[in-house]
Amino acid sequence: MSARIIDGKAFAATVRGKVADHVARLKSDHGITPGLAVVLVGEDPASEVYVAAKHKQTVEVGMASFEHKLPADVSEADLFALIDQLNADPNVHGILCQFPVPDHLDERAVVARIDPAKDVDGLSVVNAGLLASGEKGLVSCTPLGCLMLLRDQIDAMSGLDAVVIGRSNLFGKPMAQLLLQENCTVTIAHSRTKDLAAVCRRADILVAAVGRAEMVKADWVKPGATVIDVGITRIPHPDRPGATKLLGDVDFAQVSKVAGAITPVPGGVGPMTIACLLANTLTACCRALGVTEPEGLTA
Ligand SMILES: Nc1nc(=O)c2c([nH]1)NC[C@@H]1CN(c3ccc(C(=O)N[C@@H](CCC(=O)O)C(=O)O)cc3)C=[N+]21
Repeated sequence: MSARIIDGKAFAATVRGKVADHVARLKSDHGITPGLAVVLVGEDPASEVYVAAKHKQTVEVGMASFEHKLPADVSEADLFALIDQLNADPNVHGILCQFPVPDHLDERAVVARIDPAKDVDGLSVVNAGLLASGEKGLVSCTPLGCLMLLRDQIDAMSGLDAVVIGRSNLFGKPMAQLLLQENCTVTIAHSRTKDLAAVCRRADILVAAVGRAEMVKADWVKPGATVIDVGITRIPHPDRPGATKLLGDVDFAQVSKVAGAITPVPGGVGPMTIACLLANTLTACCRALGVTEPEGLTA
């Protein structure tokens, strides 16, 4: 048997379409254009590519995109001054500082400086706490994207066993909270978990976010399970010199023979991350205006 391939690229396009419809309505009914500010510190080539993709898609859905590139040696004070200015700017509804930032800057302090109402990455202590308490906040984009894919794939998540491999604040913890909210029985596994393969084999929903290429093998997966691969490891292309190739945390060739459904890499979770960033910016804008927020784009 072979698994259904979950087309995250196509799903992300439908999410962006919904966002674009609501953006058009905000413009016509309220004269407001939602705005996203992206701050990039330094010149990491991978980050430049992501930030360019974010800019392009922000403009495509009709939002305003504000890019701020700062030198790698920018002081914390100067970075904070920019964030303060964006916090105060009524045309900016979402703020994202691309990670990683150079070592002399503290990511947690950067996130803490962003107004929680504009924290479209959902990384602030306030938004993490709101999610953990089951209250309305902004949810980290990648877990939100995975939730949307899972809701689309699975009619009834209630009561299913879900295993999340990875416990980061950016992904593993919020993903676990979202699955719990869907009434799954949730296990957060990580590098110290005993007999990881056996733990994973219990999962009806297996979400891999460890950052180790192709670690999840076929005998870790319950036949018929839904497998979500959050890993992105870039390696030199085996056949094409100079080119690169992306690998997930799941050994796709093996696992796709056992799973019921699986996300590919690329074309799975990755495109959903940016779509959800746009969805979060729209949500933040609607809340700032006090107008009804769109359905199906939030947790
Ligand atoms: N503050 C912050 N928030 C983030 O959300 C954030 C960040 N920093 N730093 C870097 C990571 C990485 N990330 C991705 C976004 C899109 C794809 C994506 O679209 N991937 C495509 C194509 C990838 C390609 O071909 O290069 C795919 O998987 O199909 C992947 C990864 C967001 N991140």
